[in-house]
Amino acid sequence: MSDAILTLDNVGRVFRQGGTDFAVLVDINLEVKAGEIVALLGQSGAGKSTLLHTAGLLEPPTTGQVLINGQDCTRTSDRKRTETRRREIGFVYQFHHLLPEFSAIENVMMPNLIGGTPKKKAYANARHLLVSMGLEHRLDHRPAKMSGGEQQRVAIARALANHPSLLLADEPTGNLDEQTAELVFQKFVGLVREKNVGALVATHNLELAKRMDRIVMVRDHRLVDA
Ligand SMILES: Nc1ncnc2c1ncn2[C@@H]1O[C@H](COP(=O)(O)OP(=O)(O)OP(=O)(O)O)[C@@H](O)[C@H]1O
Repeated sequence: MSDAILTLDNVGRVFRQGGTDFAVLVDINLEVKAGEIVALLGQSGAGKSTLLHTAGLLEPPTTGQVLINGQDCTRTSDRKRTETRRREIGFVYQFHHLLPEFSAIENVMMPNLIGGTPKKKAYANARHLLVSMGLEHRLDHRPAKMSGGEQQRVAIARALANHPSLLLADEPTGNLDEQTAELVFQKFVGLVREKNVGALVATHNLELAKRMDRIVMVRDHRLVDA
């Protein structure tokens, strides 16, 4: 059996617009293993976000299968899919989507508290993640009082709060200047390695992509090695 965290098996995604079907993704095959960071490249509109949403069980594939830890998630109930997503998958977006009225540590504790983790344990977990992201001096700051890079580091910590096995990131440094992007990227890689999660990272930044373990690219609707 494969030891992949994420398996995309002949995944296809068709959108219907104005009564016409058009295929965005065709026969996509991909495996991401624990501890592996895979860069996902492709021109704007190529289908990177669609691929991440499909891998993250936010949208069903039109054809093919999405497996998380070897379990087919395409033919299960919505409830089971949501549960798998909540337990196994962390998401990081270009814009952080932090809750503005809560502090950094409260934002990171939130997924644990929602999942029923006792407050003390959630606090310790969130604190560890934020310290790993170099934010020990920002625990009690609200997002508005933090820089863009700090906010994004909080968002990465939050994505890992539930101990997911898979991290899906859509342009995690796309909104940051070069120097800040570098710092955030380094912290991101450090924490992903520490937690041994598999990561799939959509990016337009070829230099960052080259520093990941492997690069795949959406080209003409298909996934090719780069
Ligand atoms: N819900 C939808 N309904 C119809 N078409 C969609 C939908 N979502 C995405 N598309 C189309 O699918 C194609 C791929 O979009 P997607 O956002 O996945 O590309 P992307 O590679 O992430 O682009 P970017 O780098 O600009 O973010 C685009 O042509 C887009 O218009």
